[in-house]
Amino acid sequence: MQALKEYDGNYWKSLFDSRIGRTAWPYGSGVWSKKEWVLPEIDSDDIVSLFEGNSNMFWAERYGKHYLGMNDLWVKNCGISHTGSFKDLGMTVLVSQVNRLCKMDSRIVGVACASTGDTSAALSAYCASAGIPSIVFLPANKISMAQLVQPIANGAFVLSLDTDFDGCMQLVREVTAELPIYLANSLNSLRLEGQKTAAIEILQQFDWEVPDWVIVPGGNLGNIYAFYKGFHMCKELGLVDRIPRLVCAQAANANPLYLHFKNGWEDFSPVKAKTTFASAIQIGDPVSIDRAVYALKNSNGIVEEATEEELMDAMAQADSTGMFVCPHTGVALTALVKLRNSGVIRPTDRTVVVSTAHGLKFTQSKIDYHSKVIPDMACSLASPPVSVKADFGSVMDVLKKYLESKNSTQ
Ligand SMILES: Cc1ncc(COP(=O)(O)O)c(C=O)c1O
Ligand SMILES: N[C@@H](CCOP(=O)(O)O)C(=O)O
Repeated sequence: MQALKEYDGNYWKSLFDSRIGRTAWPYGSGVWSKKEWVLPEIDSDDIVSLFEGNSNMFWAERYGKHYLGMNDLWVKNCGISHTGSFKDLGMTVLVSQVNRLCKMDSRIVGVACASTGDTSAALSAYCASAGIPSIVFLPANKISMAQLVQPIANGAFVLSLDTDFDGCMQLVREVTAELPIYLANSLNSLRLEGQKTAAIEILQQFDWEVPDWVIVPGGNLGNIYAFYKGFHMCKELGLVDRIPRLVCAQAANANPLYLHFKNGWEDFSPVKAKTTFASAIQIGDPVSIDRAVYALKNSNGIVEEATEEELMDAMAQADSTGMFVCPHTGVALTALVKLRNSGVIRPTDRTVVVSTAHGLKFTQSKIDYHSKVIPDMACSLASPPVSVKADFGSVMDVLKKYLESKNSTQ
């Protein structure tokens, strides 16, 4: 920070702004366009980048107005990325550093992570791109098919383990302590250095105006800290004069941070995470708990939770206004709905919901919802396809009925 402070806020803003939309290596990446703040000493030739970052900020106009009476609601689409989640932002930094170490003749024989699906997808893609072996520890039958096929296709060594994510995390920590395998989970701060650029990008996309709220779904809890760090650096280095209030949103079935918050931050206890449609945050013993608490305390932050029905309905509502979000974004949207209903978030507050993965990775949850096959869930926004005989009369009949029902609800 001392070295960065030699330049003022306006210098950094102009430098970062001048790199948007450029192809000059490696600055076309949203992460590496902030190289001086991320990993300044790395040689650009050692960087392994898939042009991550620079994800769009979607003005959720219809969703905001229709469901929440809000006009200044935004969704930061971090899932529109090479491997379909925000994990690319951190993985480019970690794998670049490993690449550099390998060239320096380090003893590293591979890179490993435990994963609920997205970290493993990012790790295997970046490693495959650099020719570095990757090993992924996955909880058997607890991640989506789309996520599972990513490391398989990218040639990672895939271990499917009869445990949950927390069990995989424990094992990978033990194994990497014994073997010269580099640990790629977010307890490695290189990951957070990349992930924090999403916060800087949000400010940049608002022409360096600070939003009132940023809502982030949390599991292993590296990302909520990364957002805090990005915002905090911008304030410390004079790019902005305040930081947004942060909200961390958890699934009620995997809510150790929420319970800790409700308990006045007294005595943290891990939980046994139960099955949730937001499977990438099915985590009971988050490795970055201390960092997350620090981030929330220093941003006047809040923790909220979402039941399965709430998160699935929120996802369906968002989709019905043109988005195609993942269930984790449904968790974050539920937090927004609750905080709006209780008046904590006001109708005019500029609010950003962080969408962490692409909805296409979680299509089975949408299929189950729209087929109304989820036990004990009304699936009230289900919109299943209508089977109809392929003749003119039958098609006209169903269409007339559909148009009449539309008229009566308008
Ligand atoms: C799609 C998605 N959303 C949210 C999260 C939560 O991020 P973090 O583990 O950094 O809290 C994860 C991973 O845990 C994820 O894969
Ligand atoms: N959701 C994550 C869980 C582990 O994440 P990490 O960021 O702590 O490495 C995943 O996709 O695996």
